[in-house]
Amino acid sequence: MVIEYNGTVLRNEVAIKKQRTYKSQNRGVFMFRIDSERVVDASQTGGLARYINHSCTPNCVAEVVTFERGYKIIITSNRRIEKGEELCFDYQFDCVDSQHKIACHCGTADCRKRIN
Ligand SMILES: C[S@@+](CC[C@H](N)C(=O)[O-])C[C@H]1O[C@@H](n2cnc3c(N)ncnc32)[C@H](O)[C@@H]1O
Repeated sequence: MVIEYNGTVLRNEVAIKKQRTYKSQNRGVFMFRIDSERVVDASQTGGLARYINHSCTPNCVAEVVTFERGYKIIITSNRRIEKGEELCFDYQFDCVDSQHKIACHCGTADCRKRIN
C-alpha cells in the first residue's frame, strides 16, 4: 500500500452540487467516484492522495475496498517505484461527450491522449 485516498463519502446528487459550488468559487475539485451512487470528496478533508495525477501507464492502482461500515480507497504500487518518481494511477473516468474531454499529458508510449 502507498497511501489511502481520504475524504468524505457523498451521495451522487450531493457530489454534483458540491462540484458546482467549488467551481463557482474557483476552488479545486478533488473527487473519486466509488460507484454510480457514491463519490469520495477530498476537496476539503482529503489528504495528499488527492494530488496524484492520471497516467495511461501508471505505477499505482486505486482500489475500492468495502468494509461493513463503509469504504476505503487504497492506492497500491503495481511495480517497484524509484526514488523521486511521480506516483500516478489510471483514473478510469467514463468517456464523456467531445466538448468536455480532458487532454492527457502523461506522455507515456501508450497514452490514450485523453483522461475521459
Ligand atoms: C485530482 S487532480 C490531480 C492533481 C492536480 N494535478 C493538481 O495539481 O491539483 C486531477 C486533475 O489534474 C489534472 N491532471 C491529472 N493528470 C493529468 C494528466 N495525465 N494529463 C493532464 N492533466 C492531468 C487534470 O486537470 C485533472 O482534472
